[in-house]
Amino acid sequence: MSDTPPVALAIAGTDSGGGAGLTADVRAFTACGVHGAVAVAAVTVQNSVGVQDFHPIPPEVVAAQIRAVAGDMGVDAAKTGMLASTAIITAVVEAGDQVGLGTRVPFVVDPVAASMHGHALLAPEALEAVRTLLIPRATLVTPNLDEVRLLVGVEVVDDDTAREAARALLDLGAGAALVKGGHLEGSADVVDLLVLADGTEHRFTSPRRSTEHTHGGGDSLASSITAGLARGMALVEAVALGKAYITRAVEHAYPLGAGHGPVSSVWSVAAWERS
Ligand SMILES: Nc1ncnc2c1ncn2[C@@H]1O[C@H](COP(=O)(O)OP(=O)(O)O)[C@@H](O)[C@H]1O
Ligand SMILES: Cc1ncc(COP(=O)(O)O)c(N)n1
Repeated sequence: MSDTPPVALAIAGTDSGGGAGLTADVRAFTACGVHGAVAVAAVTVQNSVGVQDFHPIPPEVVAAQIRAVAGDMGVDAAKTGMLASTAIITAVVEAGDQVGLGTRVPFVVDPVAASMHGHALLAPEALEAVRTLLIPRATLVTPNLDEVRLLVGVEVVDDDTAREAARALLDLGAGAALVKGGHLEGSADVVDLLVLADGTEHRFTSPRRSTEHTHGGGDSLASSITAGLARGMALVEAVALGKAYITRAVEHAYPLGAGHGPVSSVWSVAAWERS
């Protein structure tokens, strides 16, 4: 018998191709040393080429999964990904409030709006629920540049505009904002800018890899940060763990299918921690 690891909960959609969504979340949780629990919010019909269809889970079933996990094993940190609709976001927030997500339990909100192929994973009218219900409860919000544009209307092109976007997200009530620079093509380095509520900034930089295989990258980053928080790390330390995880996961990404292959979790964070 081994010691029981901390528990991290992912509230998100499935990806039948195994690249993004809950499959990426649970792989990141495992690689980062926590037990992964899941509340399925939607089932997508998806492969490396795109999202062909999706089916939202009834909101009360999403909420029941959150309560079932929290009421039995407890949750040390949680993250959201694809939530599909206003009704599901409302149910997640209600159940989340009951079990302390964002108050007692660190809560990472990855405001997934579309897949990397450009297929919608969130109803456009649900953006308002992301702004007014989810983000104010978030310990950390982790948008990519498209999501930044949709949520706060800022076109990020450099550090100054990334800072402006982060501040707008803090104004919506987030505890901290990580503006991810993966989509800023043409830059030699990929910079993710973390801004805390007190205005403190941290830049997380890695060399930009020339690869099309970054499917599941955002999910993997948010989940590895969540794992760090579940392990009791401070936010900046957890984001550093997440950046280390995603940097290696992009390095080891592999082609799969005719489209975009997934970032890889087939390397060990434990080895990195020892090095
Ligand atoms: N080409 C790349 N090389 C190295 N890291 C990358 C690359 N593309 C994305 N990343 C990293 O992957 C994470 C996800 O970034 P991003 O692509 O911006 O978000 P999303 O996957 O949500 O669209 C970030 O930490 C980013 O720095
Ligand atoms: C179920 C689900 N959740 C999230 C994403 C976003 O990931 P990506 O931007 O890599 O397509 C996705 N494609 N599918």
